[in-house]
Amino acid sequence: MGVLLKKVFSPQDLQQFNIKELQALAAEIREVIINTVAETGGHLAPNLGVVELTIAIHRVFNSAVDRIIWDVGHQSYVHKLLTGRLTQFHTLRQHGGISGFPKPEESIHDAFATGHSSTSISAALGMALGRDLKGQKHSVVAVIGDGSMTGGMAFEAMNFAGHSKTNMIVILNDNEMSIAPNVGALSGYLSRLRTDPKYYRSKDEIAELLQKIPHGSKLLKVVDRLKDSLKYLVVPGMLFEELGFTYLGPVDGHDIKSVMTVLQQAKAATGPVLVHVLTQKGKGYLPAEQNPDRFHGVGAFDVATGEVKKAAGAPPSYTEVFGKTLVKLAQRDDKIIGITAAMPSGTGLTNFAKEFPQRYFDVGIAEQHAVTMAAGLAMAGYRPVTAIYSTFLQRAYDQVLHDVCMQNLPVVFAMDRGGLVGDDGPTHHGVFDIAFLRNIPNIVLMSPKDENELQHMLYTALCHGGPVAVRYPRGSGEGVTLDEELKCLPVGKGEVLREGDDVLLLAIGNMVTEAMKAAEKLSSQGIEATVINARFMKPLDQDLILHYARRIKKVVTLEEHVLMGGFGSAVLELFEAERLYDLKVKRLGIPDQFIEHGKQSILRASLGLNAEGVVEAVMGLGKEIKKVQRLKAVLGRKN
Ligand SMILES: Cc1ncc(C[n+]2csc(CCOP(=O)(O)OP(=O)(O)O)c2C)c(N)n1
Ligand SMILES: CC(=O)[C@@H](O)[C@H](O)COP(=O)(O)O
Ligand SMILES: [Mg+2]
Repeated sequence: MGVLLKKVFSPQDLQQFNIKELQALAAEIREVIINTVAETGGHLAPNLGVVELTIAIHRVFNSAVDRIIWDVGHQSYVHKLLTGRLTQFHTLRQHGGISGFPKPEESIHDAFATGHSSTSISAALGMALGRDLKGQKHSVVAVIGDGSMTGGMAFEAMNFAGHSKTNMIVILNDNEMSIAPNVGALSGYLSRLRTDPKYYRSKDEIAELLQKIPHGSKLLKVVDRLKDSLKYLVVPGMLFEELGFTYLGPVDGHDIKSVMTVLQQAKAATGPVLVHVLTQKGKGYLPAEQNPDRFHGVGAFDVATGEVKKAAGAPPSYTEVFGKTLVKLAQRDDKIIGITAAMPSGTGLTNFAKEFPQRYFDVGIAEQHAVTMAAGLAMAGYRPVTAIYSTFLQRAYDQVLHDVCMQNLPVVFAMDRGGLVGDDGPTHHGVFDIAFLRNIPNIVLMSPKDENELQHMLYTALCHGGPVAVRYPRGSGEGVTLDEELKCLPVGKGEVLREGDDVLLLAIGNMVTEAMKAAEKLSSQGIEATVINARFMKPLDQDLILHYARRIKKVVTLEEHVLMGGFGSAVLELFEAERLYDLKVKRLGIPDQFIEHGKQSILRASLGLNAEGVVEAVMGLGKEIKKVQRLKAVLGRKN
């Protein structure tokens, strides 16, 4: 580890370095990040792009007092290294280790927990207004990427910031990339600011220019009276200026001295300021510079080659099967549309985009817009498939309810990352979707037991004439054979995978595999279980569930989802509606708490969401029954 970084225990320690040493420090930081993420996995390219920027920020601002909010927060590794977490950095994103995102509970320098995009300006504005109300004077800074700037919330906040005129600074980290290349008209505007010389001239330069020509000073007075048009013509950040921001930049985000200079200007300014910083995503590591998309979020990799270490012979991921199936279906049906909110590769739509560019839309980080645009496309007679991670669909709840379900429009929600996602942790676990969707009329909810059933469910969703959400987990499938022919499953029907009289295991999604493993373990102990793959969280297969529940009377429900309002709740509601009061029911799922980051297998084991946990639950149920039986016997003797 570099000699300079070792001297940085807090951001104040940066004051000891001159510019040359700061540039050398940047190189040391890059080395630590590359070597650490090569082991732990993480967001490599975003962090390599903000090394100099973060150093400059911590030189100009005092993050123990000033408030710095990192949008999404996936680019906060440099910040963490400079704020006392160098010695913990090797635990990045590991269970029990430091998070890959800012966490106030981790450090006073982490002003706000982030993970979902486009929240930083709102949070910063709130903190600035709070500061003003208290009569405090510290700086408040939001660091937001060009991708995150495409999120509607960012503009809602900018709009109000310009109105409130409070002192705050927005640092726009423009690397021309979201996860994939950035999209949208804003991206085009920012590119012009980056590249078009006429946009570079500032008002002072124009004044200087005019002084050199005859009657130039008179002309300047005239022009100055028309400053709005002057502004419109020459001030680069016109869009931001019109929103009430002072625009500063663009500045080379890898030149520490220049960034420090412009940040000092921003700090001294009054009212909202936007500093436009130009960076390169992945800077300093050639494979990441050449492929910032692939190195946006990466698993463990070989530093020498940039090759990501993949478990040999791993089955295809649910994501891959989704992507391949959608292409297959779209080849037969030209009404199928693929929509992503800035996550083509993560959702598996990359091949669809290549094959059907006319029927593919990446709307930027704009899930709300994506859903209602899909509603519009459905109304126009198309079959939109919106591929949005479960956790990010939370942002579009009202659009799902109000624009899609209330009109009963045939929109398919491909909810990848349904369940515990692992290293990204609580901001990204997709464990609330059954609860927040199940209560909406007209929607069908389903979750496949394996990747083969996923392809059938996608087909079933497109056969269905109304809103459908299909929920599937992050990572590899179960390694089953994929049927050649796709079939439409009967909506609201589950399937019995094995029969046994001692206990009923009602499982949904990837928990079906665990239920089957548990049934084998139980059988070896003389306990025979019926296992039902419920397939649908809504509508439930009521007849099937009631038939077995009435006969067996001991029921365990299994879901990788919060218990509150999830699949198990739906089953309990069914039993209540049918007045089945004599059943013994145990629901397995996620308790009412946010689950930390860590490998999926570790998290599932800690929550009893595996075969061992199911066996334990059944045994516990058994004990419960024996206790009741003993109690009845005692009571029986007394009466
Ligand atoms: C609401 C929401 N949707 C999607 C994502 C997934 N996501 C994380 S980072 C990112 C791209 C961010 O691009 P940018 O803000 O430019 O940051 P960069 O990685 O380029 O530094 C996306 C789409 C998210 N975190 N939150
Ligand atoms: C920071 C962010 O929100 C995304 O990069 C997210 O980490 C992607 O998750 P996957 O790695 O599951 O695609
Ligand atoms: Mg970007």
